[in-house]
Amino acid sequence: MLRSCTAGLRSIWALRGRREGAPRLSMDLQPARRLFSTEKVIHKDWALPNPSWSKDLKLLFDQFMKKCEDGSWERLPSYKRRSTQESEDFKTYFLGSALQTQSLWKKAQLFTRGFEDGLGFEYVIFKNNDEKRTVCLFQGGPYLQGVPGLLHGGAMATMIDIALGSCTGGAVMTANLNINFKRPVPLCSVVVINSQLDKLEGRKLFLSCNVRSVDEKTLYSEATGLFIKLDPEKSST
Ligand SMILES: CCCCCCCCCCCC(=O)SCCNC(=O)CCNC(=O)[C@H](O)C(C)(C)COP(=O)(O)OP(=O)(O)OC[C@H]1O[C@@H](n2cnc3c(N)ncnc32)[C@H](O)[C@@H]1OP(=O)(O)O
Repeated sequence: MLRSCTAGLRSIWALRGRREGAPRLSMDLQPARRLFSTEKVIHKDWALPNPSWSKDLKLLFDQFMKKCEDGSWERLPSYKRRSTQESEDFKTYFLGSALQTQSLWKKAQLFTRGFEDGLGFEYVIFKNNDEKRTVCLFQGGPYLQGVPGLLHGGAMATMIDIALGSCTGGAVMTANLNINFKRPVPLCSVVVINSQLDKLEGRKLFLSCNVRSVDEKTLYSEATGLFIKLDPEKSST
């Protein structure tokens, strides 16, 4: 697993080296090329294997892809930005927020997808709609370190929030997140987050999850969350 992280670092260094050594483009060509590469990155689905994925992560990914074949499970794609419709849903609620400024809106992206391959959050989520549950496969890279050699608790909390959120649908916000950290997670290891929708009460969605090692022997964390469906009649800002 550590080898995958090191390989990720090596490829980033290689890219940096290439960038520094590459001939400069003429002034006219630079903006066009920048726009093209940005568009490609924005529309890229990040919930797919890349060379930084460890053997464990690839193996689990393949197992879940097999489960998708009969339609009972689906792999959720993951983009740096939400779709236009999703963004509109949230915009309605957050009237007057700083994001209404066009330039900021264009720059905004999901922070878990802001790292180079292998350095930050590598994850994929599979959803079983009938059972109202999801499984998130997560490998936390070297930039997510807290205590030396271990994954930062905040990084774990972020993934738990996203995993629980993946059991919901539409425009929702996290109102409460409760986490019991039971064992530290080794950096660059793979964990499995099993989440489920426990109860729906009006606009309130009650969810829970556990975080385990790939062999299921270690229980790293347990968490519950309360998500609230946004009321379009209300504006929070
Ligand atoms: C790859 C795909 C996946 C992708 C999935 C991606 C998921 C990304 C997840 C990221 C999520 C975030 O980071 S969200 C960012 C962090 N969260 C926030 O910033 C939320 C800030 N809080 C708020 O904006 C607000 O408080 C809301 C929206 C949560 C609720 O406000 P509201 O709409 O006015 O609702 P309100 O009337 O207050 O409450 C409705 C009901 O909920 C209850 N309620 C509200 N808050 C709480 C609370 N903390 N604890 C208990 N109960 C609460 C109320 O008592 C009430 O119950 P009753 O009287 O009806 O019984």
